Amino acid sequence: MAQFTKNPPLNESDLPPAPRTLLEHWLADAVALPMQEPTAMTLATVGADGAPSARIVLFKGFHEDGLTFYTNYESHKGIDLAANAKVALVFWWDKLERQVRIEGHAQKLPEAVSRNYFYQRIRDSQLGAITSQQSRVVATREELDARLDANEQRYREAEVPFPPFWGGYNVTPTLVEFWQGRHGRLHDRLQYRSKNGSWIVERLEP
Ligand SMILES: Cc1cc2nc3c(=O)[nH]c(=O)nc-3n(C[C@H](O)[C@H](O)[C@H](O)COP(=O)(O)O)c2cc1C
Ligand SMILES: Cc1ncc(COP(=O)(O)O)c(CN)c1O
Repeated sequence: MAQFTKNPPLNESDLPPAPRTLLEHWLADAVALPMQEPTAMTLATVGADGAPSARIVLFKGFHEDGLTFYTNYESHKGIDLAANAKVALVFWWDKLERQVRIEGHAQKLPEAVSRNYFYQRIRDSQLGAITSQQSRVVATREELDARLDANEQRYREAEVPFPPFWGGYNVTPTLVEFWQGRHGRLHDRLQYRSKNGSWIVERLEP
């Protein structure tokens, strides 16, 4: 396995007072590279039974210092979040040798914000959102395609209706760890931990 060598050391003195500023810099660095999905993040949720599950979602910007993503509220993750708002997020940018780990809690975005985002998506993705009962078992692909055809016909001349079961979540972080690869696996790890409304920075052993 290759050693991580790309970055200069990550020092406490380089850190802004709040993690959002550094995360914005790191996201901008990732977006500037030719990567397929630089805003992809793994989202881990915990179900009512205590079982964790994880999947990738796309980061869609900040809302009041929280990280937003959009999904189906009746999906596996949506059902988990209704029972337990605690989540973890992970970004990994291979070409930057950087990882960001976040812990916090997810809240639904205001409906007006979700509606606004819904109508920024391409029409086919709007139709996809109203067609998919995300995470449910479907007997065949044909059944799903038939439902899409029916929706295409139905709304041929009309705006796709905003689905009440679809929208965004905002993840308010309580912990944000910035990780940069270093030689010999002695990586830099600096975490911001929220305490009484301010951020404490701590270095973790690699
Ligand atoms: C690169 C990538 C980006 C994705 N972005 C999203 C997203 O933003 N929202 C979403 O609901 N699913 C997204 N998915 C699909 C999810 O990973 C997942 O399959 C889906 O949300 C169902 O998850 P669940 O059954 O755990 O609720 C994405 C998948 C990939 C590979
Ligand atoms: C099912 C699903 N929902 C939502 C998204 C979010 O991205 P976008 O709004 O850009 O489609 C994705 C991205 N792949 C997705 O797969």
